[in-house]
Amino acid sequence: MTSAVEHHTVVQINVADRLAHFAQRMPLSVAVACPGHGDAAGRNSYATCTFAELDRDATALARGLVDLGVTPGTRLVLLVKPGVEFVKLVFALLRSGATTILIDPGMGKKHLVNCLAAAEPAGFVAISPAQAVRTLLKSRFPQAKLNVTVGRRWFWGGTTYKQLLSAGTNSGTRLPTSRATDPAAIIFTSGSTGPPKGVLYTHQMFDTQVAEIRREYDLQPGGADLACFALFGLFNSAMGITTVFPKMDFSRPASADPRKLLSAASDWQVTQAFGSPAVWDKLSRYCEHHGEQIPTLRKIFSCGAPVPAKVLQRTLAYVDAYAEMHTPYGATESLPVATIAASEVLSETAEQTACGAGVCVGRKFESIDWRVIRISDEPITNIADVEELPMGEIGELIVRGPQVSPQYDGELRVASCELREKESTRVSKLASHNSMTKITDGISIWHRMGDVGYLDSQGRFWYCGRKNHRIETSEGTLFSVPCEEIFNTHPDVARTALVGIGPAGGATPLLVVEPSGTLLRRCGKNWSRSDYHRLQAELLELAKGYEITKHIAQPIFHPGLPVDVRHNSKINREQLAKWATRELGGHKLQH
Ligand SMILES: Nc1ncnc2c1ncn2[C@@H]1O[C@H](COP(=O)(O)OP(=O)(O)OP(=O)(O)O)[C@@H](O)[C@H]1O
Repeated sequence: MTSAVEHHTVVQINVADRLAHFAQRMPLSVAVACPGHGDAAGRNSYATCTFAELDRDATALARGLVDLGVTPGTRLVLLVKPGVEFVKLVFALLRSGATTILIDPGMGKKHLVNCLAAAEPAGFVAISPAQAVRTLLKSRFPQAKLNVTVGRRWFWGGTTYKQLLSAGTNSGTRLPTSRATDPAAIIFTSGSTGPPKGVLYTHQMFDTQVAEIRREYDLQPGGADLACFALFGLFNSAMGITTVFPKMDFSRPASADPRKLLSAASDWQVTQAFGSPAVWDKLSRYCEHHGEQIPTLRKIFSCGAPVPAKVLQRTLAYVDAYAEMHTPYGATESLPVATIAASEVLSETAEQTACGAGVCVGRKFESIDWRVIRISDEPITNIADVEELPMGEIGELIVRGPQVSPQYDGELRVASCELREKESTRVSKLASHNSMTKITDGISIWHRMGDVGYLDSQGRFWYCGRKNHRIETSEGTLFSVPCEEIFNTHPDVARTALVGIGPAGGATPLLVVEPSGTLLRRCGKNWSRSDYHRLQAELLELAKGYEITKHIAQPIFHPGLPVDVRHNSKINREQLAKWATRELGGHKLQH
């Protein structure tokens, strides 16, 4: 598959060039800050680096990598904790021409190893524990010969970060140039609807992401960002913004300690912050209970899943009075796609969301083209074969633009004879993801987001959930998000998930409810308490009030809905449907 740029021009792009620009303009400003152990007086200490140092070391490390044997397209896994070295290595890898494989280590060992093995890395740039695992599972990574250990090297070979830096500093090696369409990375999706998929990132995609985010939100050099997503270290450094990594487990953002987020925010007087809805929910609750504020925050971003209006409202109450909050919408395969400000949500769209209209994720970014097409579970090869739907009708969202990935990794390697049987099955699946999600128009690629929703008269997209989460009942199709949001308005409900029990076409929609913290604390897991009977009755009453929810069966309770590792916010409805089926046993559902 080819993208538009390939047909027209050969443009040289590398997002790392943006770092070089800021290293010249603001060499001594802090580019990255990462908390250390604290000093004797109990104050926080931070490992930091300036833009000049980041730029210099990234070039040195890139030279070191090229001298080791890295050539354009060499696949290297990066498994390093967010911090100064992480950001330097991200830029070094971009400059060396390598294709960086980025994955969430929190996804579980089985998925992690399978994904990495199928990506056929030529080496690992990784912390000691990851190198140890790689060595033990050597047979899964037969080509991994270029290994760099960040930290102490034990019984495995390769070089260390320190050695690489020092060798590269003394090297005069010329670095390669990269074209817009050259691969820059393979980034895995969060795997909220199945095994994570490796998304091919070109240099153009990264560069567009930075340019579009900067332009849309008017982000200015000199600010400081509390980065609760590791990859924002890359985006910020390419915008002249200080990245402050808080002390948290980036694989479990919902477990972040609000006090640590607050102290990092205050130490660096952060002006902006990116986090998932789970982070904002937890932090704003903490501020509410303890009377804390983040007065310096002017721009807040929540991404990865719908954000409840009450979380937007609560978060805005504890920051600068003129602060803006935005909820960018997109996916690993295409980011960013659309955006909306919390002010618009709270003053207008939230009310409709509460009545079953879906969640408004706003207007498209300038560089994106989008269409809503009739839902299909079949591959669509050519754009001529899509049926575009009129405004207001729910369909699949497809998008096109320079930030859209041309393909999943794996397609070109299906025939590779070295692949073990299991891996070749996985790679074939990835190839089928390509045919299921990519549409060509002869010049460029359209990506099927896998999301359903509709466009309104103002050109805004109303998100109605994942395509795979729709429920085909004998009375028609139900979409998850519009229904769930009706029940989420109930004060005793934390969140809900609509799952289908039974075969498509005759499925019974079942509502799984996570009760609010207050109710959970009051009753524990004793679902037979009268409080729960009352809540069940009230939710059924609520269901009867709306056309889309009137056939929903008796709600059942779950103490904590399963969520994804990256955002801790996307509800795993597939897992829940299995759980609900087991839970119900042979019992008949009451309407
Ligand atoms: N602002 C938002 N509001 C609502 N939903 C969002 C928003 N941003 C992202 N999403 C949801 O997240 C999806 C993208 O998630 P991501 O790329 O992290 O992995 P995933 O698609 O969940 O993983 P997998 O494809 O492996 O299941 C979008 O398609 C959409 O469903």
